[in-house]
Amino acid sequence: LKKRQDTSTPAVPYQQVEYLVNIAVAGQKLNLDFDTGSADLWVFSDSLPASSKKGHNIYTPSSSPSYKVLSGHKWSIAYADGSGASGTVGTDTVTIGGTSVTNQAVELADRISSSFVTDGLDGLLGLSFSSINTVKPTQQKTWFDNAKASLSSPLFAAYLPFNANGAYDFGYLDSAHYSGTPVYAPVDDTNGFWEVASTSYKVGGTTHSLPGNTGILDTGTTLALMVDSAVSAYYAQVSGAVNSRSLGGWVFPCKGTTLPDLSVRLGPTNYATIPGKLLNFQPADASGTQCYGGLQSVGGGTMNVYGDVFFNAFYGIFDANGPRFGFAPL
Ligand SMILES: O=C(CCCl)NNC1=[NH+]CCN1
Repeated sequence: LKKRQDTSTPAVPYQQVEYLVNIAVAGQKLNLDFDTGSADLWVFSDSLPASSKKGHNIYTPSSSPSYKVLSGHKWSIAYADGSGASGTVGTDTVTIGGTSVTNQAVELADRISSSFVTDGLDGLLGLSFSSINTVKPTQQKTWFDNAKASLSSPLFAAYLPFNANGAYDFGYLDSAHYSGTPVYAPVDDTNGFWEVASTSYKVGGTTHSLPGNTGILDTGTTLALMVDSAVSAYYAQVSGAVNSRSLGGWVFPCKGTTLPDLSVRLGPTNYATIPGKLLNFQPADASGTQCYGGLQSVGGGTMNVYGDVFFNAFYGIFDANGPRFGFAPL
């Protein structure tokens, strides 16, 4: 984080597992999942069942002198992967890497879906546009929206290397986190996402057109999710690949498979090439015979979702000036 007074502080320490980031809500350290695909900052609350709270850091407003209830306010969020949470709202001071936002809306979950109980985080920190924040009756702003005026530059960047510690850089670009020169694509924030045009892709030396398609840059989604035509064209290049209903998506033989690279167009000009080796997500079954692809179907529509698999290959720059999205190889 670099603030206007240029008191440069280290990037926010970033644990690879589940892409957790240590932040403080009123001095209470929490591991939140930084999610550029949503706009709610929510934490586990004391009202959750004991079984749900087990193994998590629980934010306790009662021990925070700066906490204020936002009376009569509620929130409820449903993510594209079917998970969800809901609860009440307050405000408190939220510090990330050295920048504090006072009166930040902190949403207290009194209900969470099962996947949040098991994936080791204490909540989510939304980094998409505040226009899709779910708090009612008064919509609230994201931490970044509140903080950006006090940052050296109104931007943040995601550094998420595969199987290594990552980082979020707020207010500046860390040259140690990327190579070459970043290229930029204009962002259309109409839907509240960091959304760019994504009208073609390349696989196996062939360029395929995706008329009217877009892509969102979403650190809250693990895989790369594309429209069916693209996913089929990709796995047509992989011998033995099948779309398995029982295994929940496209799988291929773990042994002897060399996955092709996937180049996706971001904006009017540039392609981002995800190396094939980053597109093998994990073994799909206990025997380890079949492997589950890092590219899967988005299900329908024309909005592709470029998740963590993308960020394993590229430093992602989310610049409110524009707004625009920049990327450079790691
Ligand atoms: O919900 C989405 C997809 C938006 Cl199209 N991303 N963010 C997220 N957070 C938890 C699961 N997924």
